[in-house]
Amino acid sequence: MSVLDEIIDGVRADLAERQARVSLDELKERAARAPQAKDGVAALRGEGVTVICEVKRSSPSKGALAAIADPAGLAADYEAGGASVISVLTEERRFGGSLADLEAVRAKVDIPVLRKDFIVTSYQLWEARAYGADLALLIVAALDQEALVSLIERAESIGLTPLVEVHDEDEVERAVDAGAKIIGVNARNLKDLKVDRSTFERVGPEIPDHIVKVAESGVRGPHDLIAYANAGADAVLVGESLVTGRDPRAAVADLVAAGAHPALRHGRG
Ligand SMILES: O=P(O)(O)OC[C@@H](O)[C@@H](O)c1c[nH]c2ccccc12
Repeated sequence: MSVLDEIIDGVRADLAERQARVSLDELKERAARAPQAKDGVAALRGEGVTVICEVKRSSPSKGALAAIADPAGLAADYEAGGASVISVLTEERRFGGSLADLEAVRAKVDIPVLRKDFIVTSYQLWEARAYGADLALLIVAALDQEALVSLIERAESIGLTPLVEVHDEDEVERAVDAGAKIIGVNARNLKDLKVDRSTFERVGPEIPDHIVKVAESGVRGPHDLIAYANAGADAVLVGESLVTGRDPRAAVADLVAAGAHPALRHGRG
């Protein structure tokens, strides 16, 4: 069994507990009271290369990264540093996240918020909206094509923008066929957790230009952002280097400054 399969087994067990506790109707009522979803595509198509900053306590590959007692405070630092979107991991077992983190971050920042989890049912999309997310991650490797298509449609019908994650060329084709408007290329293979920063160079060019291209994982600082930008990334998604650094706000500002450099603009600006 791959790491991804193991994670999803845990996610399904936790999901079954929440479903037993909270009915879909309750979630829908809560979603109806949530602030209107913000435009994730517009946020990521901002000036230069935009930056998605992640609230991430731990990971299956590295274990504990940072305690993050105040996720909303961290998100506010990211926003002050110039982040375009905040990603909040809500998976509990391996990443130490929660829907409470999502809710706290939503209440604190004005920029769009992404629910980062292993979404396998529309119930989780309603949760995302109910807790204030504007975007939701959908991982192609975790879904068959029928499920991918229907989750993208459902996400959009309830106001969420899907960020569709791929790791190879075949998955790009599936994401495009399914109607993705934002595609993230994860440099980490979720089946064995290995990071290969050249993944984006190989896979990114397969993504049509009308789709927002996000390079995910492995960004240690401005030099990695510049490499991804030169390979055609419109945005980067950064977690570990921000949560383990001493000054997240300054680290984000350095990334944003690198991403705004005029030499990097590739047609969009
Ligand atoms: O911590 P990093 O290497 O900066 O990576 C962030 C993000 O890309 C990574 O957390 C991630 C990408 N896709 C995921 C899917 C599920 C969980 C986590 C992820």
